[in-house]
Amino acid sequence: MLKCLVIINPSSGKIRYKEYLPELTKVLTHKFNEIEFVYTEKKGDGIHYGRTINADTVIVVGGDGTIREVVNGLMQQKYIPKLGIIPAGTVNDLARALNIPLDPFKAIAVLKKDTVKYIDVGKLNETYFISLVAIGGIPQAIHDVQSESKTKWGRAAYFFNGAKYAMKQQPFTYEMKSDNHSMSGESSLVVLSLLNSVAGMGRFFQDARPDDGRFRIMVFPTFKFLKAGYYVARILAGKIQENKEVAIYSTKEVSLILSKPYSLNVDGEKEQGRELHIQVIPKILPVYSSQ
Ligand SMILES: Nc1ncnc2c1ncn2[C@@H]1O[C@H](COP(=O)(O)OP(=O)(O)OP(=O)(O)O)[C@@H](O)[C@H]1O
Repeated sequence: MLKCLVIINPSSGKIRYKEYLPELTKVLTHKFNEIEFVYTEKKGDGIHYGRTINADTVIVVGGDGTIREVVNGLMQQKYIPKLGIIPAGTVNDLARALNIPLDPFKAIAVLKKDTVKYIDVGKLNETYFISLVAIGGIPQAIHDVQSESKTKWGRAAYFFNGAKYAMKQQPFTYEMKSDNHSMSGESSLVVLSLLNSVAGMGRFFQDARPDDGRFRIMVFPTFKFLKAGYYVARILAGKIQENKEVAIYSTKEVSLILSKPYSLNVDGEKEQGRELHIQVIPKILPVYSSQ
């Protein structure tokens, strides 16, 4: 008997789940004998549902933060159920990287096809992530732009928010060792990503694939004032890879030690850390995908 659990985060960014729940139920009824719907009420509920799930498939209606919680639970299971994604967050980097449409009705249609891809999961110390670890908050700041400002100012709104944040931020000192590289110095921003899409910018790491067994690292030099604006503009134009002073490489495992605890962005959630050990667990998570 095939069972499916649907986990809905009713607080996720663009949630309009009531509009498309009937369509989701209809599609799932064709595939599963039993469907259960649960709603997260607070931080950590996704981990609990992922850890205790007893079903063949789990569908997450939410953003990257909710998916990350559910995956942290699923990774504690012996047998990992298939994951379906109905993107309802503000960023949705995993959905973008898997070419899952951001329109919920189109994302529901992806589930009909039964195309499942095994993708990589990242491990940061003792927890898992599905997309991104950034040290320094520019990717978050760019994405935190209010929707009214976006409508009024277009891309300039992203530019000003990113640059404003970058100007205020203090640089940090790091020591980094990976399987193929060692580096140390001062930086204002380090971005590690499993995916091509970072903070909703699909062209950030153009060659990254969700199942290539590696993550990309981008290490910026220190920057302040006008230089901060310059880097944000290059990121938004999708041209940052051409900058020689920005180091970019790919690896399977890296250790990073910061001189003091610093603000991190892990799959869109704010955290803090000083000693970071990050590795890729290749092709471990079965996900409904459109290719
Ligand atoms: N009912 C709830 N109320 C408030 N927060 C919740 C609730 N349920 C879950 N959460 C928390 O909300 C966090 C963010 O959710 P999610 O990532 O889905 O939305 P988002 O931040 O809008 O999207 P994205 O990560 O794509 O930007 C999750 O990490 C989870 O801990």
